[in-house]
Amino acid sequence: MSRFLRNMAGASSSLLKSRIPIVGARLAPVSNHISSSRFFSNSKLLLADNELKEVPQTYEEEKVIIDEINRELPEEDLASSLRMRNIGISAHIDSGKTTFTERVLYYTGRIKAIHEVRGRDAVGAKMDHMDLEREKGITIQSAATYCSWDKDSNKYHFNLIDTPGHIDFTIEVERALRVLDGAVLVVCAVSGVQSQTVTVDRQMRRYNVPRVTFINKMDRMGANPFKAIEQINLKLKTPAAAIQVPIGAEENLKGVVNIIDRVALFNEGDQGEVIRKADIPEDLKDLVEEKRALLIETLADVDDEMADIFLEGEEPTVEQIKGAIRRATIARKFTPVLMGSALANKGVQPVLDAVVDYLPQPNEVLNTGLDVSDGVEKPVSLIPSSSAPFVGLAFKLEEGQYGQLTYIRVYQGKLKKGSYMTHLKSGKKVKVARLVRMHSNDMEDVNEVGAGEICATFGIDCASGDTFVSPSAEQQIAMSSMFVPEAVISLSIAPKSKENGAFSKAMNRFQKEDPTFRVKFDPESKETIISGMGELHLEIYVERIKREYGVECITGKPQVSYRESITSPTTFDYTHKKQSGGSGQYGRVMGEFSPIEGENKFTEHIVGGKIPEKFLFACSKGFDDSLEKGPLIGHKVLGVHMHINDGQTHIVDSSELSFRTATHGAFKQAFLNANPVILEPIMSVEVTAPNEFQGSVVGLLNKLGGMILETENGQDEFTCFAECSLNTLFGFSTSLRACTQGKGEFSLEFCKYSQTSPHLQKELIAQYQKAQAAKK
Ligand SMILES: Nc1nc2c(ncn2[C@@H]2O[C@H](COP(=O)(O)OP(=O)(O)OP(=O)(O)O)[C@@H](O)[C@H]2O)c(=O)[nH]1
Repeated sequence: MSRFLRNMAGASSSLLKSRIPIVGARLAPVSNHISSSRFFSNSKLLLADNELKEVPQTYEEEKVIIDEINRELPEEDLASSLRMRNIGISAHIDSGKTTFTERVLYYTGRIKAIHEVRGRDAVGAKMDHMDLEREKGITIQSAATYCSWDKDSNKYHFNLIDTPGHIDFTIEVERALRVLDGAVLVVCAVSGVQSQTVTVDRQMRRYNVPRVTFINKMDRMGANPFKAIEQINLKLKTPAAAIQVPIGAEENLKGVVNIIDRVALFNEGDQGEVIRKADIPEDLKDLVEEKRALLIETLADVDDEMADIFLEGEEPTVEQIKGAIRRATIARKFTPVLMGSALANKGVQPVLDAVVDYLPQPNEVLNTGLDVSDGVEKPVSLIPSSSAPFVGLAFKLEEGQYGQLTYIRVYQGKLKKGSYMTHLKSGKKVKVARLVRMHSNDMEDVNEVGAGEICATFGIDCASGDTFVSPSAEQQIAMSSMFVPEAVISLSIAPKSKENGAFSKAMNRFQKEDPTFRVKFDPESKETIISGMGELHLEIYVERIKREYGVECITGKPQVSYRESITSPTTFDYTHKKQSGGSGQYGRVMGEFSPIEGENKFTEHIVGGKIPEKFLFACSKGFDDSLEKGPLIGHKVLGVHMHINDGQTHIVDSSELSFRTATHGAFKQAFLNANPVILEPIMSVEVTAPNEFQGSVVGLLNKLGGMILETENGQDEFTCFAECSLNTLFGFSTSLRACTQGKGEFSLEFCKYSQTSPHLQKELIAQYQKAQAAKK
């Protein structure tokens, strides 16, 4: 075990408080990004020149650091960054992301023909390469694709991630957002901002992802882009303004007018691949001027330079408008809105231009990692330079025909074919035998990839979210916290009927993908137990086993993972003695036992060698054993400090085992004397529903004994933030659906452990004792 991991091993779960979003009233996704923002914000940030800075709270503070980093970047890094964009495409289900992406691949020359989602040609869209995706016409796994786009005689390289829209698969969205620098938010022109648009938007905010918006399906009856923009302003609370107006409507949609430079763009040719530039059609001139004025006004609100021009009453130039859009978009204060129809091949190419013009290059985004070189996690800024030591994040694993394919985002340095990298978690050195750029499920071999790029490798054993670093790097930088929160819920699971290994294959894969999902075999009950961060989190895996591996499962009742703790200090003096017949055992330990906040700790201070060093090590093992199964109900222990300060050995009978057992006995004795309590997981609950259901939602949360912390009222919807015991949340999705006519959504996240009621404690102890007695 590496030194770092050894140090981490004793870390407690409450220290590990993390944001594990379990979004939605349908099935639960879960992020494996233990630290779910782009920044690790627990302390100061170490810059490359060893300067310590406060972790930025605003974009302005971020920008100061970004500028400092860029001032030091070599020319060649600046030049390659200039031509690179890592972008995702996110939206509510069925908004047309896949259809849109298919056009992007076609126009960038990546594919030779367009195949429709659920198309008659039975080929399916390129990005939906899993059979299930093609069959159902939905995207369930993201795939990364590399493509190039020519603009103003320059070639730009995009790494494009097609992210799923279904809430069931939000883990993919979360993962994609962590590695992306910007995104295209696709919104339906008829439905406008929908519930999942709001969810996706929230995720993008969390990961500080700037976005341009594309209003799709402008060919449909009832399409109204300006209403959708109003909703973006109101519901997503992001200032948004159109930078285009449509030419024609419904089946007569012909293209768009770019209102910044006042040019009409007509999509012509069989697949809309020819763009004919023309003057603005007469009947659109007034609308263009009206929307252009609105754009400038909106920009003046979010950009100082534009505000000055606006207040002076001057007419901004095209460059000034574009400059303001770029600054405000990257600062996440604004989203420019484009429009068209992916299916009708209208207005897609201008979105690619907008990606180049308004979404950030890799060096315009601040990314931080954690320096774990000395076992303590310290946030550091990453340098998007190919000459810096390599740091990469494995953000996605895929089972391919050539084995496990691992997608890596290179944050620092470069990755070369044939070179070695160190898997930070295990300390193992691995060879990069093959390096590819992915094109959906096809691939292109490359010799090296530089900072800011996304690539994939084969045959590397790792889990999703793992970091790789250069073997020669002095600084060990982790891209995600090594702390993995403890599971709060578990259930037994077994295949319904005989199957040929798919079940364990699925279990192995899910564990690798998601460190908060755990599988163990209980030898006592002979059952497989899965555990995770909530009822819905586990439900999704049960569903995925069925969908992706064709194995139907039977599951037991979900069990909450309690913790056992103490509330007052005590002392102990315990002797373990077995001296009748054969070789004897003798060990005596004395010391103090006290409560400690959020962790478990073992210390010793022995004077005069009363307990030799090797036996003290056995004592610490005995302590670790005791933590696994508390004396009250057999659940894990949390919040105990055991200090051994005295003891006794026997010249012949003392052994490591005797001291391990003595410590275990002392632990049990002291624990029961220290006013023990049972702790239960408390979840942060966020419920969003239309305003008319506010009364019933608040009523429901009160009934569950939840503590309502805050309620935010929007135009149509309200959001309620509460803390609830996980115990009361079983079946919450059903109750919420019932009291909001299915219109409520919620997210759950582990918050803390807190004492159960004395009544429940009594009940749990009685149940445990009864079960123990039955076993005898
Ligand atoms: N009329 C019209 N239909 C569209 C347009 N774009 C996509 N569609 C249709 O909308 C449906 C959903 O499109 P997809 O591209 O699968 O949407 P998605 O957002 O990728 O869907 P998920 O991956 O399942 O979330 C398909 O039937 C498309 O043909 C458009 O511009 N106009």
